[in-house]
Amino acid sequence: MYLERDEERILSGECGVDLQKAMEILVTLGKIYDARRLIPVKSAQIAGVSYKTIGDAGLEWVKSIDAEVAVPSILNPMGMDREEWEQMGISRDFYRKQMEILDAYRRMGIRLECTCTPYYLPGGAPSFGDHLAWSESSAVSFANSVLGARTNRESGISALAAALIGKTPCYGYHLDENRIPSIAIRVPFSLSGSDFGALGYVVGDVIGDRVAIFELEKSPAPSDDELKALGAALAATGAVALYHVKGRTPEADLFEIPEDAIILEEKELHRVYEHAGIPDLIALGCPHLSMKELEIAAELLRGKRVKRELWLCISRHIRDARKDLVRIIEASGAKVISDTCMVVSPACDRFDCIMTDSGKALKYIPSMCGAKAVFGKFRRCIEVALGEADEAT
Ligand SMILES: C[C@@](O)(CCOP(=O)(O)O)CC(=O)O
Ligand code: SF4
Repeated sequence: MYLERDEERILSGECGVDLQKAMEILVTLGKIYDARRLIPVKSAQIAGVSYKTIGDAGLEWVKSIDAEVAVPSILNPMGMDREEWEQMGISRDFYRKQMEILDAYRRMGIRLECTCTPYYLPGGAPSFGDHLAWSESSAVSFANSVLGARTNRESGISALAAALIGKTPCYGYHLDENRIPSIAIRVPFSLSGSDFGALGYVVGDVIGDRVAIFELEKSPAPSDDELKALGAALAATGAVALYHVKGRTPEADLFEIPEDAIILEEKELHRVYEHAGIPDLIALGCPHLSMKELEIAAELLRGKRVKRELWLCISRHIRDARKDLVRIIEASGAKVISDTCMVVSPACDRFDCIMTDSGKALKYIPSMCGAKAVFGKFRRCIEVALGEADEAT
């Protein structure tokens, strides 16, 4: 792989051991994937923040780094809400360790916004064609597919290396040839809301890491929130980092429809809703809720009281920007939770059955929280929490 003079200097250790290590990681990845050079990135989004997922080894590693990031960088959700951690049932020991991790990232100059929806932050949405090093798989999928930016599915470590150097090896989804769809997914029935999460759940499992183009023959153009749900689930049951939706996503119309095609049957989606049970937690916001989704939740909860535990996961930025909605929601007894989520927080481990409208959370909850997962539409999840629908079938 070709390196410029200043890149060689970093690799030789002239700029310190931490940047050298970061450069070694990027060069090694570049060699594995046949990258010809490094390219500058506009931003980095770094996963591997929750003490629940990185443990003491991860904590020691991030604490040992004495270098500053070269590009705007933010974090993925950590293991707790930094203000409401006690109400979440987080232990003091976990809190201390989690804050040490956060502090280590702060010393590197990383913005301490912990969210998987960085594109909702002011200035956080990349532009078409921007090169990025993002790691949370739903954020990767949204950036590539809906915004037309370019990022591989980075690990927490490679995203941090890219943040420190300000560059990433140019391979994979940074290159035009790898953005061409190789399979068409025809959906000859109408979809709305969490059907998109169910669609991603079913299709991700079948297509693995291929680039798909969806032909939604009977649905109106999906909203950004619906595409967010689709991409998150595709990346969870599969390893999808980029998809296109004919007539809707920015690169879709550049390509011919591939011959290899799957025609989906409605009953395959219905099966996802058959994940049923009686939940002791209803958790929405995987990926973190948008402002619009928060508004809908507030309308459904206004003046009512929840009968079951209901959590709404959202970035701290949106929480702070819409205190009016947060007040309405909290008056119902529901909790608005920031900096974390139902998957990466140990606070979810005490529940036996978690209901969600997210295809991604449906996939992750059993393995990450040791709970049964139940799937339902956003509105139905809230009705179940309110006791207006007795059981989640
Ligand atoms: C499950 C996930 O959304 C969050 C957990 O990742 P981490 O703990 O931030 O490494 C990561 C992913 O799917 O990319
Ligand atoms: S809310 Fe979902 S998408 Fe976001 S970090 Fe948690 S698991 Fe990942």
